[in-house]
Amino acid sequence: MIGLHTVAEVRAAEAPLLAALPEGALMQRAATGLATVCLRLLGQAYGSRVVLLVGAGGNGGDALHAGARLASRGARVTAVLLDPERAHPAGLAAFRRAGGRTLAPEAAGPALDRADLVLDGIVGIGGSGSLRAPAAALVQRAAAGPALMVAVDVPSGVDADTGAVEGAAFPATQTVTFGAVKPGLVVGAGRGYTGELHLVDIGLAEHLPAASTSQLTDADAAARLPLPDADDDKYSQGVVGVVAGSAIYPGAGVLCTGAALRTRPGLVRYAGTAADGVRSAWPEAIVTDGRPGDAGRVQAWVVGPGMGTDDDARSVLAEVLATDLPVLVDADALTMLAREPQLVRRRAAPTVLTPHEREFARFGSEVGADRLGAARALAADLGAVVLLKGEATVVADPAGTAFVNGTGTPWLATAGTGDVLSGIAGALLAGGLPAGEAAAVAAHVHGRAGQAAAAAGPLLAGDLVRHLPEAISRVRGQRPGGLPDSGP
Ligand SMILES: NC(=O)C1=CN([C@@H]2O[C@H](COP(=O)(O)OP(=O)(O)OC[C@H]3O[C@@H](n4cnc5c(N)ncnc54)[C@H](OP(=O)(O)O)[C@@H]3O)[C@@H](O)[C@H]2O)[C@@H](O)CC1
Ligand SMILES: [K+]
Repeated sequence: MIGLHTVAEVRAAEAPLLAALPEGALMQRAATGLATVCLRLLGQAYGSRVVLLVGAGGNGGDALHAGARLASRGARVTAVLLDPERAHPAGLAAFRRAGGRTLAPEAAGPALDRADLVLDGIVGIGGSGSLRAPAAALVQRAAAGPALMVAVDVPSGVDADTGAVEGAAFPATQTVTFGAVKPGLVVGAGRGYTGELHLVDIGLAEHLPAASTSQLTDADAAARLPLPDADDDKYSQGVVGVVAGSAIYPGAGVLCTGAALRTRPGLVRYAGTAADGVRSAWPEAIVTDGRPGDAGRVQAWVVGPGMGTDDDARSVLAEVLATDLPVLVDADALTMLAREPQLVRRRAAPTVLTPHEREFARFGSEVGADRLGAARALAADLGAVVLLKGEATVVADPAGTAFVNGTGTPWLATAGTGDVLSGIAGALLAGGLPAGEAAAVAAHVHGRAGQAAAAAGPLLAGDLVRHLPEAISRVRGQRPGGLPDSGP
């Protein structure tokens, strides 16, 4: 699990270290790690052209100390001082001693045009609001040139806690962050500015609290995708019930049922008016064209994709939510639930809601730039797990625990992919995973399936279902089609 830590948590963890270590020692650790990454990226330091964008705080200090190291290895390093009077004194002294030269912002254009690497030390975790002039103009000029764009700690202009970007921000090809990954590097707009992320250990780990926001790795997801063992039968893996699609539009029912089957092929029951289409696509499913109560026993329900929003659909939704089982609510069922949120508030069993931004807004407030904050607020309000879809899907539970998904591809933004996600998550809920984890693992596997399917070009939602076994094998660290070790 990759813990994501807020600025306040990082500051609190730094405090005892700053008190215990000699002055500047923590910054030296950061700058050493930063210079090491830059040297690796440059390949050869000697003769390479490096430009530092240096703000007035500790972030600029990191850049100056790292620049001094690069200069002492033979790089031609120029520091653009945005606020010369307030540039980090020890950093600037070290930089000058190493032979670095400085430039005023107005004179920096040609150097930026020729640079091999631009280091962004404008602002780090002390930043707020949009980038000020002349920082914004320098960032724009650097981005137009050929240089590798390396952000120090956080791309300047990105809110480290939320990922919000107001106006200009440094579009990094690499971000070298210190002590802990900040949420804003992997969520919201900030994710798009971070590039490849490098975490430098500066000794904070033992002082950081348990993270309330995390990102799953493949190993974390695999640990929550148990393999059936010899004692399992078709019921013991958990039976999922699906209510999705309609007689005229059976597609959502077909996709959702298929995704559930391919995630945990124990048993999937389908109830609804797309019965004929589902039956012919998936003979493995147990299908009824009746109501959920006619479907037989299940351990969790998925309700919503393509089911419509008429009175019949509303009464089916109410029936499912009146059970004491985990329920995943998606698509049309979200539209109906937003009109009657008390249907979820009064539930004792877990509920997972999977809105995209427009569906989210129907519950009363826009998502805005702070996607994690928005998901947490709705989860707490409704007492349900909220999986907010988008690039970097986030999951929040009512107690405030959250996940930011790290897998996926922009190709997933196509019709029907949400139906597949619902089927995966429903199958994991039926298997007994806690609701927040079921949602987070589903998003992780769904993203991996998207990546596998997109390798062959533009993907359709049905391709995701076909690629699910391969994606799950990859998450488990097995070669697609390979067999697990059978032992001696
Ligand atoms: N503590 C340590 O020992 C360690 C710290 N470390 C490093 O220090 C960083 C934190 O340093 P920090 O606290 O000095 O804040 P920092 O991010 O440099 O920003 C403050 C400056 O930015 C300015 N500014 C603000 N917003 C702005 C905007 N929108 N646009 C433009 N400017 C803006 C603000 O200006 P002011 O508001 O004061 O006028 C002020 O001058 C951290 O991210 C890490 O890199 C590591 O070395 C590990 C050890
Ligand atoms: K920065």
